[in-house]
Amino acid sequence: MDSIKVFAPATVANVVCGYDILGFAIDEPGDEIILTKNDFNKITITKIEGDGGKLPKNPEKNVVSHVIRLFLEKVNSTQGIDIELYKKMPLNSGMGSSAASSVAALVAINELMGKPFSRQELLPLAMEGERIACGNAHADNVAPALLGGMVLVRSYEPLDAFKLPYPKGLSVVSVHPHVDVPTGEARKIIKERISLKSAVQQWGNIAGLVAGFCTNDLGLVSRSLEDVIIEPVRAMLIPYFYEMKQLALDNGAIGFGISGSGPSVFALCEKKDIAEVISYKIKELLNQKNIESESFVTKINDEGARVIN
Ligand SMILES: Nc1ncnc2c1ncn2[C@@H]1O[C@H](COP(=O)(O)OP(=O)(O)OP(=O)(O)O)[C@@H](O)[C@H]1O
Ligand SMILES: N[C@@H](CCO)C(=O)O
Repeated sequence: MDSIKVFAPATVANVVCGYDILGFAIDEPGDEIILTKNDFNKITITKIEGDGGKLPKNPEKNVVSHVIRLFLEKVNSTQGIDIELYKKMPLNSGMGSSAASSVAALVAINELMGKPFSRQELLPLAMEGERIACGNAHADNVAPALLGGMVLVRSYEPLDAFKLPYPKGLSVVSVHPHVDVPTGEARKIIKERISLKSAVQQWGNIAGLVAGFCTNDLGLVSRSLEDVIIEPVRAMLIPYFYEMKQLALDNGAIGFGISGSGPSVFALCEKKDIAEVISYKIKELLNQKNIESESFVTKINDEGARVIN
C-alpha cells in the first residue's frame, strides 16, 4: 500500500466536570488526511485545505508532520511521506481540531506501515501532538478521537485511558461562536489551587456522571453535569455563556457546558428533535448579539478515526 485516506472526528473534552479526564467523539465534523509514500526520505506537507491559510506548513510546527515523525522514529524508519490535510472543522474551537489532525495522521501512518501498533499504543504519540498545539499533552481529545465513544483517562502517570459504557442514542449539539480562545490561554487562567469543598463536589459529580453513563440513568447524568471548578473561570471567555446554558436547559437538554477549552459549547440531549431546537435557539441568540456561529447536531461516535479508502 502506497497511499491511504483517514478521517478522524471532532471531540468534546472535559464533559463538563471531568477536566482533562473525560471526553467523547462525535460523528461530525472531523479532519481528513491523505498520506502517500515518497522516495525522498522526507516528510512534506504538500497541501492543506480548509484552514484559511492559518496552519503552519513547516513540518516542525504542524501536528500532523510532528506525530508522523515521532511514529517513524519509533519504528526506526526513514520512509518519506507526502501529507495532504483537509481541515473540515474550525481551528482553536474547543472541538479538538489539533487532536483530530494528530489522530488522523497516526492512524494513517500506522496503516501505511503495516499496522505495528494498536490504537491504544498510538495514544502517547497523539498526546505529543497536543503538546505542540497548546503546550500540554492532555489526552481527553486524542483518546476519544482514536478509540471512539466516551473515554475516561483514569491516570496520566502511568497512562491509563479506556472506553466507558454510555447511553446509546443521545444527540449532541455543538455550537462554535466565532471568537478566538486558544487552548493554551484558556489553561493559563485556571487556578492552581482549589478548596476541599469544591473538590468534594467535583469528584462527587464525576463519580455520578460515570455511574449514570454505566447504568443509563439520565437523571443522574443530568444532575452530575455540573462543574464548580473550571467553568466559573472560563465562562468569562465565552460571550453569553450563561444565557446559552439557560436556553439549552429550558429547552430540555440533559446538560450543557463548555466543549474542551471553548469557545464551543455543547448540549447533551435525549432526542434529536430537542437537539435541533436548542441548536436553532442558541444560534438565534448569538445572531441577535452579532456573533457569527456554526452548529452541528450529531451523535456520539463509537468508532473513532476510520480509514476511508
Ligand atoms: N494540523 C493542525 N490542526 C489544528 N491545529 C494545529 C495543527 N497543527 C498545528 N496546530 C496549532 O495548534 C493550535 C490549535 O490548538 P488548540 O488546542 O488551541 O485548538 P483546538 O484543537 O481546536 O482546541 P481544543 O484542543 O481546545 O479542542 C493552533 O495554534 C494551531 O496553529
Ligand atoms: N482538557 C483540555 C481540553 C482542551 O480541548 C482543556 O480543557 O484545556
